[in-house]
Amino acid sequence: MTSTRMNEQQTPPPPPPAEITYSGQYAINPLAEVSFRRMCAQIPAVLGRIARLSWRTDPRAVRLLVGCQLITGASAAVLLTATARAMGPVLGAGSAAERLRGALPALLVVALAAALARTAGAVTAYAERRITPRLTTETDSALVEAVCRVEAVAYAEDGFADRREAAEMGVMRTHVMVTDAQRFVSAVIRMVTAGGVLSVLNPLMLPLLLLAVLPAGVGAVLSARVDYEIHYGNIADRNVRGMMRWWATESKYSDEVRANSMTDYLVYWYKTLSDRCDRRTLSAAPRTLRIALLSALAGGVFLLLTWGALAWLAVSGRIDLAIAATAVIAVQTTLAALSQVVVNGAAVFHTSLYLGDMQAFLDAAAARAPERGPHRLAEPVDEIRLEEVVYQYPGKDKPAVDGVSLTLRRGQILAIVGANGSGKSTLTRLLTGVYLADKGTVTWNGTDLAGVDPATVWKHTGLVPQIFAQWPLRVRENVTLGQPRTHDDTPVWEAVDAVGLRDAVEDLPAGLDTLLARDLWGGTELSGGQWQRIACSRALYRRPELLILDEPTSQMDPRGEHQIFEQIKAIAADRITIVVTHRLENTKIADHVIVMEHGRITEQGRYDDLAHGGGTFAELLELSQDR
Ligand SMILES: Nc1ncnc2c1ncn2[C@@H]1O[C@H](COP(=O)(O)OP(=O)(O)OP(=O)(O)O)[C@@H](O)[C@H]1O
Repeated sequence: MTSTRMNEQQTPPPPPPAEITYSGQYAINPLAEVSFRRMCAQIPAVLGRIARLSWRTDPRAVRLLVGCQLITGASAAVLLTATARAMGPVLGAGSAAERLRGALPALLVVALAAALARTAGAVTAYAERRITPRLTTETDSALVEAVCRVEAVAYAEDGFADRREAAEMGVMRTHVMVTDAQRFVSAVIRMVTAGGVLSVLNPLMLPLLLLAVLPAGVGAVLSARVDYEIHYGNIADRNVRGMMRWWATESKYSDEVRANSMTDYLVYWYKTLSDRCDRRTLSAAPRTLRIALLSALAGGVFLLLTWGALAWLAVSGRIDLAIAATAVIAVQTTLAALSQVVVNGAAVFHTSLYLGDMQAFLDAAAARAPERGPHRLAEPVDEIRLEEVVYQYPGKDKPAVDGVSLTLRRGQILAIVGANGSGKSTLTRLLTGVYLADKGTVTWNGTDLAGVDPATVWKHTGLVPQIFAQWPLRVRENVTLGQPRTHDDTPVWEAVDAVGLRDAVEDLPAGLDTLLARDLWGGTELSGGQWQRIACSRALYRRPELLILDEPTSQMDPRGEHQIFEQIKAIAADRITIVVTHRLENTKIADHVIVMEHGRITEQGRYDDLAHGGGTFAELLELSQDR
C-alpha cells in the first residue's frame, strides 16, 4: 500500500507533539541576546575554553598550533613589506630584465615568506588533526558518562531528553571547533599584520576597509542567530524522530513492524515530523537571503569607496605608484583576512551557542548526580525496612507508591503481586535506592539510603528488570557485565548452568565468546526466553545480597521457569530475595506475599492464607485458573 492510499484509508496518525517550552533546570533561552555585542563579548571566553580543552587533550599539538600562528603572522608582514620593496624596481625605469634583477632579492624574500606560511598551514592542519578526534571523544564520553550517572528519576523529568539532544549537537560541533578557532585566530593575526602595513602605507585605507567588512560581520551573526533559532525549534521533533527511527528500523522489532503492517504508518509519522522540521528550516530561508543580500550590498558600497579612495590617492599623486600597487595587495590581503575573521568569528560564536547548551546540560546533569551523604552500610545486609514510603513520579498527580511499610530479613523470599500500574516495579526501585522516597524512609541495616553513596548500595544488588537489555556483547560479558573482569570461566558457567543455558551456549559457534548481536558481523541471536535466562544469570552471577526478579520468567518455557524458581529457593538463605510476578502460583515459594493496589499494600501473608482469604489475591488466583 502506498502512503497516499494509506492516508485515504486510515485515520491519520496523531499530530506530532505540540511545540514544547521548557522551564526549570533544563530550560535554555534559545536566543538569549544573540547579538553582535554578545558575539564580541563571548568569543574570547569561548576561545579560552577551546584552548583549555585542547591543552588538556594534547599540549604539544597546542604549542605547535600557537607557533604556526605566529609564523603565519610574521610571514604575512614580511611578505607585504618585501612586496612593497619589490614594487619600486618593478615599476621603475630600465629593461624588464634589469627591473626584475633589481627586485630579485625582495622577490626571494616574498617566495620564502610564502613557503613558510604554506608550511605553517600544513603543520597547523596536522596539529588540528591530533587534537580534534580526542577532543570529540572526550566531550562525547563526558556526555555519555553524565547521562549514565544522573539520578534515574531525572529521565522522567520534563525536558531532560531534549536538553540531552541539544547537548549532542555541542558534541558534534567539537569536530569543527578547533578548526574554527584556529582559523579565526589566524585570520585576526593576518588582518592585524596586513592592516598594520596598510596603515603605514596610508592611514585612510584601514577605516574604509573596516567599513567594507562590517556589514558582512553583522550579516554572519544574524544568520547564525537564524540557524540557532531553527535548531532550537526543531530539537523536540528531532528527538522524537530519532527515537521513532530507531524503533522502526531496529531489527529486534522488525517482525512486529511487518506483521502488524506498521510500516506505512511509521513512515507517514516519520515524514510528518521531518516535514515539520523542514518547514521551519525553509521558513528561515527568505530571512537568510535578505540578510545575505543586504550585507553584501552594504559591503560592496564600502568596498567601492575603498577602491575609489585608492585610485584618487594614486591619480592625484598623493601616493606614488609603487605604494599604490602594494596597497592593492595589502587591501586584498586585509580584506580576505577580515572576511575570514568575520566568517570564522561567526562560526566560533555559532559553536559557542551549542557548546553553551552542552555545558548547561553537563552542569544540570552534574547537579542531578547522586549526592546522598557519607554514611556507610553495615555488612552483610540483614534487614531492609520501609517506613511509610511515598513516591510520586515528576509530572504525575498521584503517588506510584503511597505509604508502604515493610520489613525484609536475610533468608526471606518476598513475592509482590498486583494489577498493572499498582506500583510493584516502583517499589523495587525504592528498595534498591535507584529512586529515593519523597516521604518516609528506606533503611538497610538501619541506615537510611538517602544518606548513602548509591554505588556502595548497588554493590549488593542484583536486578532482573521486566524489560532487560540485550547487550551486543559476547555471552561472557553479557553474564559478567557490571562485575570485575574474570579470567576464570568457572563462575560464568555456574551462572549459565543455574539458568539451564549450558547446552544452548555450547551450541553457539564460539561458546562463551559468541557475539550476541545478529546485526554485527560474526554475531548471532538468541531467542526471547534464552535472553531472559541470560538476564537471570547476570543477576545470579553477582551473588547479590538483595536479589530482585521482576517477572523473571515471563518468556520462559515451563522447564526454564521451574529451574529458575528452584534456583531462587536454593540460594535464598544467603540473601533477601524479591520476586515480582503475575503468575500467582509462583508465589508459593515466598515466605511472604504482598498484594499492591494503587501504590498501597492491601493484603499480605503466606500463599495459603491469601489463596483462601477471600480477598483480591484469591480473586486473581481464581481468574487465572478460570479457563
Ligand atoms: N518512569 C516513569 N515516569 C512516570 N510515571 C511512571 C514511570 N514508571 C511508572 N510510572 C507510573 O507509576 C505507576 C506505577 O508503575 P509501576 O511500573 O511501578 O507499576 P507495576 O505495578 O510494576 O506495573 P506492571 O505490572 O504493569 O509492571 C503507573 O501509574 C505508571 O504509569
